Amino acid sequence: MTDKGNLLEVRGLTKCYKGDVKALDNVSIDVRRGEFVTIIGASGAGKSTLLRCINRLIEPTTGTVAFDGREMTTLGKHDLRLARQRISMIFQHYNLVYRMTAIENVLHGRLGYKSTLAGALGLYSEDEKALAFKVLDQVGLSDFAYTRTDQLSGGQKQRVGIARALVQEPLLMLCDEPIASLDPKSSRTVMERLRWVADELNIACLVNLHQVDFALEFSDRIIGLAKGKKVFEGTPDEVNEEVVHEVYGDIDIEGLPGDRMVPTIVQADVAGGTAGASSTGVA
Ligand SMILES: Nc1ncnc2c1ncn2[C@@H]1O[C@H](COP(=O)(O)OP(=O)(O)OP(=O)(O)O)[C@@H](O)[C@H]1O
Repeated sequence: MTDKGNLLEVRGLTKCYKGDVKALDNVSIDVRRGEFVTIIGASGAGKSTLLRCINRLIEPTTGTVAFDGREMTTLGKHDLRLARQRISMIFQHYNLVYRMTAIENVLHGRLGYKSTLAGALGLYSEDEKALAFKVLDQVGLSDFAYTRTDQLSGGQKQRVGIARALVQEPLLMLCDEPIASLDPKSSRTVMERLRWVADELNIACLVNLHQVDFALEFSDRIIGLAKGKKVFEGTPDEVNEEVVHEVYGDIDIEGLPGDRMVPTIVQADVAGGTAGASSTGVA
């Protein structure tokens, strides 16, 4: 464990993309074990870049990322693969293999533990299969184990995504806009599951969100990014209109897609439209 009981310690993280875009500028954050932390910020603030620099899907330009006592930025290929076993990820558009069933998609979460050959042949142990059924049950989808995922609603697809993340037995789940493509009812179901993951399984969740009202309701702590810089860090109680304006800058919040305003700042679908949303509203 790192200092202060932190699971994750990010220090001075900076990411410059080609073309001189400074997507992250000297960002430092901590996440404790089992903590639920959301990152809010306008489109382009650097939220996705921050998440992806933590597991090095994107290589940071400078800065350090200590995860579970290990420095991520200097790990070689083999050790990075081991470290990534304990960091799972869920995505706005689910990243499922739609011609496969829910349980097959969940088992894909074990691929990071397997040799390339065992993975390619789909060789999973009985323990792994039992775990896959258990986590599918934990997200309320045991009745859909053998359903092709293209037959599921948006909320159900995202819950398969959560189950696939859980089967990794992670310490940290990185959630990149997990509800941006969902209707409000499905969004709530997904957020409740994620909060349950943090509370009951002691898995830390670091969640990028556009929906500030959900961030206020579900988070232990909120981090605000604006133009790549951390401009706020505090509890939901500490978020006021001044903070929101600092995070969202000069953006006319009333004019944002979703058209909802502080303090019920819901910016549903700012980033992603409603592709994949459940038309029935059933999660
Ligand atoms: N591969 C890339 N090459 C160049 N610039 C990039 C690249 N990826 C992101 N950017 C830029 O970096 C900045 C931060 O992008 P990022 O996607 O991290 O923001 P975000 O807060 O997640 O936005 P959104 O909410 O719209 O997903 C933006 O200016 C974006 O245009």
